[in-house]
Amino acid sequence: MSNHKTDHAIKMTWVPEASCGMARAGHLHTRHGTVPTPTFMPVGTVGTVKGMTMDAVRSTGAGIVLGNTYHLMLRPTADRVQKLGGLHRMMDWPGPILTDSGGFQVMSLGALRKLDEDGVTFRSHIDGSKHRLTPEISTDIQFKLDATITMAFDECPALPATPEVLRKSMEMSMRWAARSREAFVAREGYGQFGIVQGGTERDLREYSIKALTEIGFEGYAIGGLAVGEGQELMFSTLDFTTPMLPQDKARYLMGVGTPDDLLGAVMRGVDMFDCVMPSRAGRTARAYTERGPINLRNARFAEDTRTLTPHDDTPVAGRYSRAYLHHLFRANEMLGPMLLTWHNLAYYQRLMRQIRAAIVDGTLDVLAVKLREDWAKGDW
Ligand SMILES: CCNc1nc2cc3[nH]c(NC)nc3cc2c(=O)[nH]1
Repeated sequence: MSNHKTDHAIKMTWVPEASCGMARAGHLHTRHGTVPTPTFMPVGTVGTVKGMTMDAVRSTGAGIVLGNTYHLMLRPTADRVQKLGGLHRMMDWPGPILTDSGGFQVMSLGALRKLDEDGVTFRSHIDGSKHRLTPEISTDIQFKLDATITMAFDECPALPATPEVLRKSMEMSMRWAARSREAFVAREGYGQFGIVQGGTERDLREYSIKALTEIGFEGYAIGGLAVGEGQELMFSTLDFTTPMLPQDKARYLMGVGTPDDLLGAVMRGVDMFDCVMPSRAGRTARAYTERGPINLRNARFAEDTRTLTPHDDTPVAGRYSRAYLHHLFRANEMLGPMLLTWHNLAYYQRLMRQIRAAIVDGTLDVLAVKLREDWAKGDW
């Protein structure tokens, strides 16, 4: 069923540029700018990418950032963000912002909650106050935040789960997707993404995609993964899911992942990613490098004068030694997490640029072998 409110608006579009096997390179055109895909979205949970100014985020090459509805509705509240001119103005980020719809965080934060057909009731982890999320409330909150991309309100079932549990949850999420679409206010260059559910079951994923494409969204997220199923099962699910998705719309794999996850998922037709890993790792002394992750608190770095990467395309990469970062973390200095978050996000963006360039010149398979070899080598 098409939704009259979305027919006339000039929608957000994803335009393909090149492909290499199942991998695609393209551009996502939005009200707040155009983003090359594949793209990695830094997570800006409560209106900030922790430890980073938005200029620093921009300097890494990030094009689009993610905000969390659950956190922002609790503090500073959607009404206040709206009064402050929306997320873009409040956090001084003119580029596109994708906001999630809150359900996943309510479930994953384990907040005391009651789930029913209409939505979810939960208590705030901040002050215990009672709150409600439904497809309509979530969509309205994301409107007040002025999200460039609004996510449908869904339920992400924990894995492992029986096919019966997965089917019931997916069918409810499809009903919620229709209600989310009905509540969405179409504006030029804004978009809403449906979320495919169905766990690792091919027939359920097929049913979910059919339901969502009948409703019609500007993009499609693959939900229900990266919830403990492991990389092999995630990849095998992608192998049969992405080919069933519309070719001319962006695909967003939620909550993924390690550099190796990103490479494998791009090669299976995914265009967009978000993950807390690079920023959370930056706060816990874990550095992502071309030779795999290293823990900078380790004593072996105490006098290691090398930088973290041979690239010198960020103020961090070419300037600070491992020894200095080791010292900052041992001293619990705030500059440690700041510099390492900057480094990790820059590493993820550099990796996505490398992958994208290889798709454009048809050499992604060669790059994949090289990356995996280097990651396996370990620190040089
Ligand atoms: C937009 C909110 N809905 C929604 N978020 C998600 C976030 C995830 N994050 C991870 N691993 C870190 N898996 C996810 C699945 C979903 C999912 O199925 N749905």
